[in-house]
Amino acid sequence: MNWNIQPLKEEVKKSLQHKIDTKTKPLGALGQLETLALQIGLIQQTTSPKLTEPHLMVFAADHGIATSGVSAYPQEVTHQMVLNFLAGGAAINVFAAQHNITLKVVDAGVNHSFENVQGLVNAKVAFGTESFLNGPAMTMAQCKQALAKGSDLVEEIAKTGCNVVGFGEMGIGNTSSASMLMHVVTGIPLQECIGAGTGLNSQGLKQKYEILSSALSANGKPNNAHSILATYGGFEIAMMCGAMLKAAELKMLVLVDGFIATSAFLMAAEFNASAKEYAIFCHKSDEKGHALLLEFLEANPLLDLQMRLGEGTGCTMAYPIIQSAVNFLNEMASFESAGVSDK
Ligand SMILES: Cc1cc2ncn([C@H]3O[C@H](COP(=O)(O)O)[C@@H](O)[C@H]3O)c2cc1C
Ligand SMILES: O=C(O)c1cccnc1
Repeated sequence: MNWNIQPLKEEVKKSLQHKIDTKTKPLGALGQLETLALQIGLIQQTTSPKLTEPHLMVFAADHGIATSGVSAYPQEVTHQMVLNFLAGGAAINVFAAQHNITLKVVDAGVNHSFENVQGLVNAKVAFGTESFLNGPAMTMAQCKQALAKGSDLVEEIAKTGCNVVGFGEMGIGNTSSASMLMHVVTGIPLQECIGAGTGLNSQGLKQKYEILSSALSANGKPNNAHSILATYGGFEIAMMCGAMLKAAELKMLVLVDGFIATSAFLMAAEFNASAKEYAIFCHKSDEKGHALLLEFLEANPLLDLQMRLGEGTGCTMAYPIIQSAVNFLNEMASFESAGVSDK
């Protein structure tokens, strides 16, 4: 698949910067809100951007590696949490509802038959990936299917008038996939890429490192993005990656959540580096590895609330900040309109 992502045009940059600089505040005093306002204006090619029909997509899938003792929780939690999302009881439900963000829950490859459960988007590639302990997690065909499906789902959401979309995930074992993707792409030592996930103790963390090291010895480091994603990824990560690429292609704001969503974004940036210009990194997760991954991407996350949940919760916490960036640009007086003396 090819993603036709336009690098941001600089045409409105001067007038946007002028509009930001002539608001009634000391030059630069709104800090990161100013950077955001500029980015959003450039994405939408206007000095009066708008956020419309915000969505949050939660991609859920299971991982073969989850049965090898890399998570503090058992695999069935993935499908149980999917049912919890649909019943409105998870953290992401509370926060998405609080900020009027439409939630879409996608079965990308959960190891469970949901039998026409209402409200679930069925995009199942398979009943979980294979374990990547001795061979790739998925076939190349499955990887491409997941990427394409993610892309299609975003295209559908765009038809509702949505121009801002957050990405979250659910999948027991997926911090392991994310760590492997991070290590293989960035070259940062594996140890630095692995964290406690759902809450492993030091013994569990040591075991996770040993298991992931042996997977690395077995499979090595594939040399292109498709093979890396197929070898160590998950269906939710691959589908999210395709969705992020399509969202950037459609000039939507791409809200990136925590460690796992950032690993999906890392792969998206490998496929097309221009995706980065459409991304807003919502928070720094407490999962070890996320800080270094953000640094690798030269990303400046909006929040650090010591959260380590995933589901897209970081996106929902950052959303009001993104709204504030748009609102100051549209609603604040300028020195001239307010009759305030400029320096
Ligand atoms: C009840 C529960 C709800 C969650 N919501 C997100 N995650 C998070 O934890 C998982 C990753 O951690 P690991 O790699 O250690 O399994 C993912 O499902 C992620 O979204 C949850 C985990 C649990 C247990
Ligand atoms: O940052 C995340 O996305 C994360 C961290 C730990 C567990 N689940 C998700």
